[in-house]
Amino acid sequence: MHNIDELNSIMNEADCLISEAELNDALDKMAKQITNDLADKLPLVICVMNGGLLPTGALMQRLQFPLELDYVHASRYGMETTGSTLNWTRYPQADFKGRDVLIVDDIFDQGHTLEAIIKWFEENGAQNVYSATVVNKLHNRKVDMRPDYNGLDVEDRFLFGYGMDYQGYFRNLQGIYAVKGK
Ligand SMILES: O=P(O)(O)OC[C@H]1O[C@H](OP(=O)(O)OP(=O)(O)O)[C@H](O)[C@@H]1O
Ligand SMILES: Nc1nc2[nH]cnc2c(=O)[nH]1
Repeated sequence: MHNIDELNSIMNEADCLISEAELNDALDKMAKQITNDLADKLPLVICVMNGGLLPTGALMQRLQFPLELDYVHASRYGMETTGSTLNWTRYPQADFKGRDVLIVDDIFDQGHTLEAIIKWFEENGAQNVYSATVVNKLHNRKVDMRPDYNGLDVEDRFLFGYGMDYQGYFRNLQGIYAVKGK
């Protein structure tokens, strides 16, 4: 159980790196690019829980063409995990074989999570796998691939808000924040 005063002080002292207005602009631009590429493809959109929940909702409401929605839950076991070792707690239920799939997540950090999820869909029969993230963290500890669509670059700090959590909290915030000093 967390202490509400501690959580509130984390939020009050945090630096807001990306405002709601900046997020909305970036999402508008991503949605235009995705519409150009996928509007006639009947894609399956995959939300990567939990962090992908807000970004997927925000993107979906900007995509005015026929699409289907499903979700997966796959996380890295721990920070020492390398490569594509993911702990899957929910596989997709929709039929994605031979289809165009768009994976949506909140952040492209080192990229192991997204890379492994894309590989899984490709190996299991998706025709084309696209990926979209709201933010890309700037550092050089990344896998080789990059998301097809990314909203904004952000500095290399511990972030929360807009899908990302601080100790399980604050995924709901309409901006992206960095913990003070981290
Ligand atoms: O690019 P990477 O270095 O692989 O990190 C990015 C992943 O980390 C977070 O998920 P996490 O596994 O913490 O689970 P969550 O979505 O439930 O927060 C985030 O939502 C991405 O999926
Ligand atoms: N909450 C949170 N989750 C992450 N997953 C990968 N990078 C981050 C980050 O900066 N914040």
